[in-house]
Amino acid sequence: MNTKILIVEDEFIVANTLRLAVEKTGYNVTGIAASAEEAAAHLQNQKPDLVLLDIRLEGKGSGIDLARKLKTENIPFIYLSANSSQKILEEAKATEPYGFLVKPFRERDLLVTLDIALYRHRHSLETKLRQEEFLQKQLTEIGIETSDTKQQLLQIARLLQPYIPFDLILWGPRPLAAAQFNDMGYLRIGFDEYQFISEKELTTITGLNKDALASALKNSHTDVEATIHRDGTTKQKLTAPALPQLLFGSFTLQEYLVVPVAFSNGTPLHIFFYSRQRSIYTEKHLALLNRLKICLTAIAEKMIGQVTPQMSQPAYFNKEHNNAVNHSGFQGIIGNHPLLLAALDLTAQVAPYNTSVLILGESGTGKEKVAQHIHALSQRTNGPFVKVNCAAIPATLMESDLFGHEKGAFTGAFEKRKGRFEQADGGTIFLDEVGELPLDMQVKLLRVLQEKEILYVGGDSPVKVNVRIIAATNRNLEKEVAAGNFRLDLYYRLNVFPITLPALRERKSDIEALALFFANRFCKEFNKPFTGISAAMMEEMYAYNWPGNIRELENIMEQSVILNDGMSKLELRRSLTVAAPPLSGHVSIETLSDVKLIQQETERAYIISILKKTNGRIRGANGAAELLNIKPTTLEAKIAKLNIKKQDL
Ligand SMILES: Nc1ncnc2c1ncn2[C@@H]1O[C@H](COP(=O)(O)OP(=O)(O)OP(=O)(O)O)[C@@H](O)[C@H]1O
Repeated sequence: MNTKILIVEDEFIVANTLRLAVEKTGYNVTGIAASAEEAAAHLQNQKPDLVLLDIRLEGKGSGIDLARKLKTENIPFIYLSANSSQKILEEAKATEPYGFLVKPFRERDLLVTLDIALYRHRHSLETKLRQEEFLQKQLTEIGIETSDTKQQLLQIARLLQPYIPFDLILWGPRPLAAAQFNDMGYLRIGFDEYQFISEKELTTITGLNKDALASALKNSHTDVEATIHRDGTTKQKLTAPALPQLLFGSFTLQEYLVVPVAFSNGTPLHIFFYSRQRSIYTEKHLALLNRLKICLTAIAEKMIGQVTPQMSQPAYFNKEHNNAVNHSGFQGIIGNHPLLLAALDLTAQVAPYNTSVLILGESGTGKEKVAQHIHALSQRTNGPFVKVNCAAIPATLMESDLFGHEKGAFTGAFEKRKGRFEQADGGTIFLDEVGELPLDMQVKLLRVLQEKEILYVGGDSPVKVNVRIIAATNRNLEKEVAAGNFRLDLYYRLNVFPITLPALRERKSDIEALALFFANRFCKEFNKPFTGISAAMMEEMYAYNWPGNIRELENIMEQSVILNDGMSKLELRRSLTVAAPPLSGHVSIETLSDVKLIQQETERAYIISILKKTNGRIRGANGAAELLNIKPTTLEAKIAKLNIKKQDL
């Protein structure tokens, strides 16, 4: 192993003990620096693979100052410090270290932390590199399937979105010809939904006539290099480039990033990425666009060659328009709040790789749905998707359930059985509620992650498995690690690519779309006409805090549809803001199951009241099914599920 380690520590004895411990394991200590200046000089001569970094140092700079430099140079580092006050921890955290060990620590802890840090760094670099290669490959393939410029631009927009998030993307020649607006592009209106934008759409959206637009264009300036523009706050001020200002106002945008691409015939084309979020664009995006410049230029030249050699001719942008392009690659994920879209962008980014993904979020936020989404977008899509609810399997059965067992391995093991990992071979395993795994199973899972093989209960030869792991939890795993309930090494292996799903209360703008989606679905399922949702119900739903997130919303919509007469708009059957009193008098509302229980009790009481009216008659004219406007078979199923007996009537 020729991994180079730099030790930055001002106490010589500590530094030397560290050197011995690290070298014993086979790492190569290339230097010991007592101050930030000494360390900086060392970095100029030799780039280490990792730095062990004390916080308090000799001389002017602290370890945290040096860490900022290491971060920009992409060198991983681990803090070793006797000071773990909240303030220091906060400052240290902001520099994104690969570990923090509080002195005094055990030699073993140091070596484990080092091993994990190097693994994570290597892994994230490799992933980044592979992602970029893949992006370039996909970009160069544009034009193979379609020669339609609009479609090609849409493909480019989709490919770039996960890497350079935007709400509006425009392509156009610069400098602007005052009388013509030749830009065209797409406005993002959903996860995979884009609306085509050209002069016609822009004048409709902004309400400007062509002349007003032309004078706005006249004021616009041209960038000569990739640049980030913010609305007057930092870096380059917007020196009245009228077109961006117009767009900022019309689409509530906050900043934009522009990259000029020059063609071999000298025609300059600019690509603009506009965002509604502030401070979203960074040097990282500029660097990526600069690396992609050659590839983007080649594609743009190819596209122009297909349509018209004259870039300035409006015909380039004026092929037939069909406005809203809705190409939903994955059905069923509803919502377009920026927090949801940001999470979905990450799924699209990580899907093609075998990288483990950790999905974080409260209960009912859609973690399983997102796991299925990643599987569907991956190359494993034709393989199995196996879900394991780690909280639901009894501890005694867990090992055989996950890894399989040999015949006779334990009482009742009458024959050899494959476990879930082997069932998922060639596909994805979704470990839901991974925070609930007992510690002994965590060790075994770690082994699968490291060795990519499983051992049957009662078996002695390991079996290779090719499985992608997606884990999810609604627990704070860092806290679980601190409390000793979750292994640090497993946490790091699972946490290679975390995706956090927002709670429903953080994306209230999605409530209406979700409510309509579920209402339509249940109306179809129960064969009832859908006549809309009452304004009062929508209002209450917007005001509510949604502890149970989307699952709770789904339940509420189901209940409203069942209890609806099929003629009036859907109404809430209980107050959401004030929790309904428990009907049976023994339920206090603390958890999602309590909410569900109350919903069931309301539904049960309502159905009983209708059945009482019909003297228990379900079918026929004026029977309970007709009054509830659901199929008799559905009502019968409900009666059985809600345990409604004759004596209740
Ligand atoms: N964006 C969405 N659009 C439509 N339906 C959704 C969306 N997100 C979640 N759902 C639905 O909401 C319900 C809860 O989602 P899911 O089971 O994926 O949540 P979860 O976070 O895995 O919950 P838990 O942690 O309790 O297991 C499911 O019926 C799912 O289909």
